[in-house]
Amino acid sequence: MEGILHKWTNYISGWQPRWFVLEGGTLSYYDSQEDAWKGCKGSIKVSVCEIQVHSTDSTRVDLTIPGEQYFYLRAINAAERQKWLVALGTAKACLTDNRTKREKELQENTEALKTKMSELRLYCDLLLQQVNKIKESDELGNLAETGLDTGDMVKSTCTTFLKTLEECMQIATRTFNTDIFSDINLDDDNGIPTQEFLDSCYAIVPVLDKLGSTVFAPVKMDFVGNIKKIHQKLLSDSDNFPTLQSIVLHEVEREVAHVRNSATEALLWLRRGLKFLMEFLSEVNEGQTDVPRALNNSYGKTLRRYHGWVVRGVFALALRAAPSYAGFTAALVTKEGDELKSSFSSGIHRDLDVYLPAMGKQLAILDALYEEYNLESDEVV
Ligand SMILES: CCCCCCCCCCCCC/C=C/[C@@H](O)[C@H](CO[C@@H]1O[C@H](CO)[C@@H](O)[C@H](O)[C@H]1O)NC(=O)CCCCCCCCCCCCCCCCC
Repeated sequence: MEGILHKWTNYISGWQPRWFVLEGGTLSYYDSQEDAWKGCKGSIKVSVCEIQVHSTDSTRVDLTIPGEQYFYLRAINAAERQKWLVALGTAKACLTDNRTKREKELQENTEALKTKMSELRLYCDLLLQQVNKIKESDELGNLAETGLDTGDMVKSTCTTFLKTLEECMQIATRTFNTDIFSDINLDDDNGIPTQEFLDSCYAIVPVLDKLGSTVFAPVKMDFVGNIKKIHQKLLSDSDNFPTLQSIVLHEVEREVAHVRNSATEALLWLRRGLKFLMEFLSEVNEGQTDVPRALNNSYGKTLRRYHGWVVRGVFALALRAAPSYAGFTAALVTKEGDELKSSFSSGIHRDLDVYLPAMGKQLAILDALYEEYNLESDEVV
């Protein structure tokens, strides 16, 4: 779509007509249609911006990337604005893929699993038919005649069934067993890869889901909200934000690191949440089986100092809904009943022995970064 929109320039020139072109998910503007050949004066990627309509002005639409970029626009009339809104909304819906890499993989793998499972069902039905045929023949006493062929068929169906089952297991393992944090490869400068870090954080969420209580909903919302804020930043220019450090430094240079809802702020809170989790898991690894006690201790060492009485109240509620040790470990398994196996407990400690140091190293790198650029804050929420 293209056409004239009035763009807010500044307090001297006010609203100025400009020629706007929405193409390939980017809204670009030119001085005028005639001057388009001179090149665009500016552009904004629709997938990463917020689209807002004005509460009283029916011609106005604002596009903003918080703390970064804004286009305040007015259409010629309300009907024209409506057309732009539809076009912008469509561009955003088509191009915005807010899902993290992990979410995408989960969806793809779930689809693949469904297909494999229907194949399994088919082979299972086939096997049953073939086995029934053997049984019937046996009952009629003519097994010797049909036995060889039917036996070969059963063998071949069994082989295919087992092969498909094996494929199913591979997809399931790849989907649900992420070696969170420990498989993040730091670059030579200790750069923490943005996408891998976010994937590792995201892998924690299903555990919160499994714990089930609605009391954990605000915790999940906050945690996922911060992952998404950083992910949005990554999406806005993925080539330039390969590591968490590159994102923070970019915001420091632009003096937006302290701005509300910046990626730096989101990472600050994500880090605090992860420190809390690390303390908690360390207690568990040291043998603490009283989950509320471990949570309370970890909270006291990490998050409590940043929380006012309201959020402390939320924590107190979460504490009351805390699972037992058995409930907690059951939420960690990918296959129901695995927590009852004798090797389960040693497995948890073995995993935590790898997971906790890896997580600690990355948090220490981030601590140093925040210290160096004075990004810490004592603000109590
Ligand atoms: C096993 C049970 C786990 C229970 C965990 C209870 C933790 C309770 C924490 C207290 C409630 C927090 C609710 C939200 C508080 C927010 O107000 C606060 C501030 O938010 C920030 O505000 C900024 C503006 O001021 C904003 O811009 C920023 O984006 C926003 O974040 N947020 C926090 O204090 C952060 C709390 C993070 C808590 C994360 C806990 C993660 C725990 C996961 C447990 C999973 C279990 C084990 C998984 C094992 C995996 C190997």
